[in-house]
Formats: sequence, C-alpha cells, structure tokens
Amino acid sequence: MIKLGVAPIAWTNDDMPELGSENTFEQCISEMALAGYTGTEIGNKYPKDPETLKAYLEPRGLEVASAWFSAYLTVEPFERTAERFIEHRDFLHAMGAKVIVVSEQGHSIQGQEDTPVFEDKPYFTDDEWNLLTEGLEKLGELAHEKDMEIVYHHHMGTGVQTTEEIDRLMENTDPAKVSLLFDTGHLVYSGEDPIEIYERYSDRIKHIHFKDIRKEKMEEVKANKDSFLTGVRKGAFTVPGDGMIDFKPIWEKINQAGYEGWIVVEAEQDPAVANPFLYAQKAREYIKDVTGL
Ligand SMILES: O=C1C[C@@H](O)[C@H](O)[C@@H](O)C1=O
Ligand SMILES: [Co+2]
Repeated sequence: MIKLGVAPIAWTNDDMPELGSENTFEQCISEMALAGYTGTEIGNKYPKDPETLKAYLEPRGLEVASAWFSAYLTVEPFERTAERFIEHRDFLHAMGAKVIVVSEQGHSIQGQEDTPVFEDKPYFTDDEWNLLTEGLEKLGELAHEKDMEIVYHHHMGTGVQTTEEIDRLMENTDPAKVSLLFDTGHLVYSGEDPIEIYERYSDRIKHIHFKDIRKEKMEEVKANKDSFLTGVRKGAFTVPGDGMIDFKPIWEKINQAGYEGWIVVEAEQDPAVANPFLYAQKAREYIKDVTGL
C-alpha cells in the first residue's frame, strides 16, 4: 500500500535549471528505475504530453506520484490560479496520479536569490489567510471532480512554514477538501518537530516527501543569512540516511497510522557534487533498512 518514488529535482533542479542541466530526461528516469524506485514526480525536462510521457515511464516500471503546483491565491484573482490548476489536474489525472501537490507562492521568498530564508519569510495577513483557505477549499473541490485530492506543501520561505502556520491552515480548511503533504526536510529546516506534525495530522497526510538535512550546512545558511536557493547550492538538503534526521521514529508513526500512498525521496542538491544516481541508491538502501520496504 506504500509506494516509493524519487523526485527528478536531484538530477535537474526546477528552481535553478542550471543545476544539472547536463543530465538528460532519459538518464534521470532510467537511473530512478535502476536505483529501485517505482514512481517519480515531474521535472522541467519531462514531456508535457501524457501519452509521450507514459511511453517513457512504463517500460521503466515508473508511475507518476504527483507534481508540484504553485498557487497565487493571496495575490491574484482565484480564477487565474484555477485556470492553471485545472490544466495541471487534468495532466496528472491522465498520468494516473491521485494527489496534487499545492503550495501557495504568493509572497514566497523561496525563489529569491538574495533574501535570507531564516529572517525574511512572509507572514500572511488575516485577509490573505482567508483568501488562501477559501481558495484551497475550491481547488480541493476541483480536484474531487476527477476523484483526486490536493495535498498542501508547507515550505521554507513561504507563509505556511511553521507548526503554528500549518495548524492555522489545517484548522481553517475542511479536511474533506484539503489534505496535507508531510515533508521531513522542510519541517526540520524550519525547526519544527516532524513527529509532532505527523501525530497531529496523520488523518490528513496523503503524500510524503522524505528529505534530509546536513546540519552544518543549515547552520552556515543561518549564520550567513543565506537565501533558500543558496542553501540548496551549498548542500543543505540531502537524501534520507545522509543527514541529521533519524527516520526510524518517523517511520514508526507512519506505519502505526496505516499510511497508504507515496513516499517520495526528494533531495535537491548540486548534481555535479552529489551524483544523483548514487544518492538515490543510498536512500533506497537506507529506507529498506529502516522500513523494510
Ligand atoms: O517539494 C518540493 C518541490 C521543490 O520545487 C521545492 O523547492 C522543494 O524544496 C520541495 O520540497
Ligand atoms: Co517537498
């Protein structure tokens, strides 16, 4: 009931396409399969047409787990986000995915080169919170039209990053319409307790990203007032089993809760420094040791 995927961001970075631009799409998906994964998310080199993409993935035994969607509910009319969302939903539906990763990017600093990620994260006003929660419920309804769910991605450098913000989002949205994505790396980077979040929201968590943190790089990012992107380039993120997070107690909670769905290894770092295939393999072995999967 749990399937293991890996994100293409370790081969070519979506936020900084120059990182890993030398790695081809076919190399990426072939190495995912070779490392022992059965799923992928979507990267910027993937074919946009579902039939073409299936023709590449199926021979390699890969399915599409989900893909990221940037919402701008706090800063633009709902219809603009909805129009792009429907296109994204229909693509994922054609690929057989069940969940749609949504992250609010209004006021986000995650793509800004020089904005310190630990100092300058945005905080939504009460009006923006209302736009966000009402808009997400409407996106959830649009997802239901195709028998899909939205899973909200809390994220460093955005208005939904901390435990308090995740709580506010969960408290003010209908559980039938808005589910949660659990990303271990973003929680630990932000100083949150992943176990506490998992326990509190196990009923609403319908997609998981396994990401680890290199403690010394995270501390360097804090001390230097670096941006999120600089942190990625410096290697703040890595695969499970290579950083500071102990995934054993996290896995116990996931297992006890009877989680069903995808666990996707997602570790954006410089592929020229951290060979994506070798790191994907390393994560696969660590996950096998910890979970038996
Ligand atoms: O799920 C994710 C998608 C990426 O584009 C993002 O920047 C990364 O940090 C993440 O967790
Ligand atoms: Co993630």
